[in-house]
Amino acid sequence: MSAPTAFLDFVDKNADKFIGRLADAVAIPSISGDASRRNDVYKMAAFLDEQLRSYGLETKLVELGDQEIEGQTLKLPPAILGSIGTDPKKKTVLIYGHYDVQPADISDGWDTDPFKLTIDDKGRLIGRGSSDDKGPVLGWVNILEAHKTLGLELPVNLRFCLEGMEESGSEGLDELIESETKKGKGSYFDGVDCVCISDNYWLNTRTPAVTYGLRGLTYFKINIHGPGRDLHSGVFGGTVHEPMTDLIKIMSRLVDPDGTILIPGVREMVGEPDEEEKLIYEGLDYNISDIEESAGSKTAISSDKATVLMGRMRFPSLSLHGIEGAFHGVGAKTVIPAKVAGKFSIRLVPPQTPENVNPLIISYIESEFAKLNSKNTLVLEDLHGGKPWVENTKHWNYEAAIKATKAVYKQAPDLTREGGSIPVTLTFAESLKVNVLLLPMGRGDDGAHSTNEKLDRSNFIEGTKLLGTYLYEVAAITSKA
Ligand SMILES: NCC(=O)N[C@@H](Cc1c[nH]cn1)C(=O)O
Ligand SMILES: [Zn+2]
Ligand SMILES: [Zn+2]
Repeated sequence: MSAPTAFLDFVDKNADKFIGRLADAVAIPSISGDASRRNDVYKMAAFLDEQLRSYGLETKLVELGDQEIEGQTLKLPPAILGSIGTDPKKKTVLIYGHYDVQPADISDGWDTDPFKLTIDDKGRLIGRGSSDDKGPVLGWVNILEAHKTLGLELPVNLRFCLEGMEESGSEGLDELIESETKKGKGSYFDGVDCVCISDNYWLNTRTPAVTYGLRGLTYFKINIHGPGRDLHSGVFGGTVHEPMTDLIKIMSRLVDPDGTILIPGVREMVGEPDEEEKLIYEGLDYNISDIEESAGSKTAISSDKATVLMGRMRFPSLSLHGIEGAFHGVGAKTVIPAKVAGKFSIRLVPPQTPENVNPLIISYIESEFAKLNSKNTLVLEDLHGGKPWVENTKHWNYEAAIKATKAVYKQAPDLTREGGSIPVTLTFAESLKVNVLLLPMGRGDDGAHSTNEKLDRSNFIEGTKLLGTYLYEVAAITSKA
């Protein structure tokens, strides 16, 4: 059974209203990684809570404790737990999403104010969080509004778990899920039959995707300090060990320009694909120009499509993110920074986990630092991490998503593994012991985490239909089973 026509009509007729709600959400700069924006993250939680309640959900905001950030102790943003429907004859679907966003500033190179949703002549809804993850989260809200307004019964019972710290390591959420699950009967997650997460992207700009894997993550900060304060390079250059020189040397020993990870043992943990597995990547609707268009440059690491796809989905990768304390302004300041901190992360794939990879990273960096014979001090910080996840696609949850995609987009989805990380996915799979599905709304060129992030109007509107149709397909498939 596909979604009722009344629901689909409602979505078309209310498209502008839905976009208005997305504009209201984007206008709240809920950046979890910036202490000065924490009130906006709370504000975003209140905004969503109000929306969910107005369309019939019972909600509670669960406090997750405190966090040390930028030398301050701040209250973590709450998890929003929501519930609608308790019909024992229906399946219960748990929806996860996040209401925090990555940092964004016009000075990063945005063409428009990142926190003012701008609609361009191609129908792109441009603004921070439009695709990651406010658009998809509001897709679910749109479905609730449609059903409440039309007096339509939802085809499944729904549970929501929305967090405000996903972009900053999901602090506190694993503990909440694990402690709730341990309560057993009567716990918030009791009776959940499957999980659906809409928080990733199609591979390209034309083929919808259904996603069964995510890479994990381990994120490190390499602190090096020496001089008691910043120094004049004319006075101290050639006389002291310079922290920046040490740091650049260490960072250059982590990864080669062709992407080869240089930390012994890390890449070796992952086996090679056989010919059959390679065919999966060959078969995906993707070509090198897709990556070049979404990256905005002709800098793909290989001209072989399967190699590039496996680089994103199947193998670990190490990225250098930045250096705190380095001189980065205009002009030619002749400074020797006293204290610098380099940041890098590794995207992990099975069987890698932060627990088995971190000791390799720590001992390698310590031994490389020792080789420098520097009198500076090295302090390694493990900022956060999450395990990779791969799901079984031979399940009614995936069958429903594939059928819904065909019904809405009139084409079969690519079955993909995602290169990014949503650490809580594996926690849901392991704690709840149910099938977890990723059903993306946005396209591969949305520019999540980047400048000019956008969600195409058609992806928001057809994506709302997709998520709603998926719920109807879950009900239809499982009623036959
Ligand atoms: N849409 C999921 C996503 O963007 N996840 C982030 C998670 C993260 C971890 N540390 C900072 N952000 C990702 O980068 O994959
Ligand atoms: Zn996200
Ligand atoms: Zn993100």
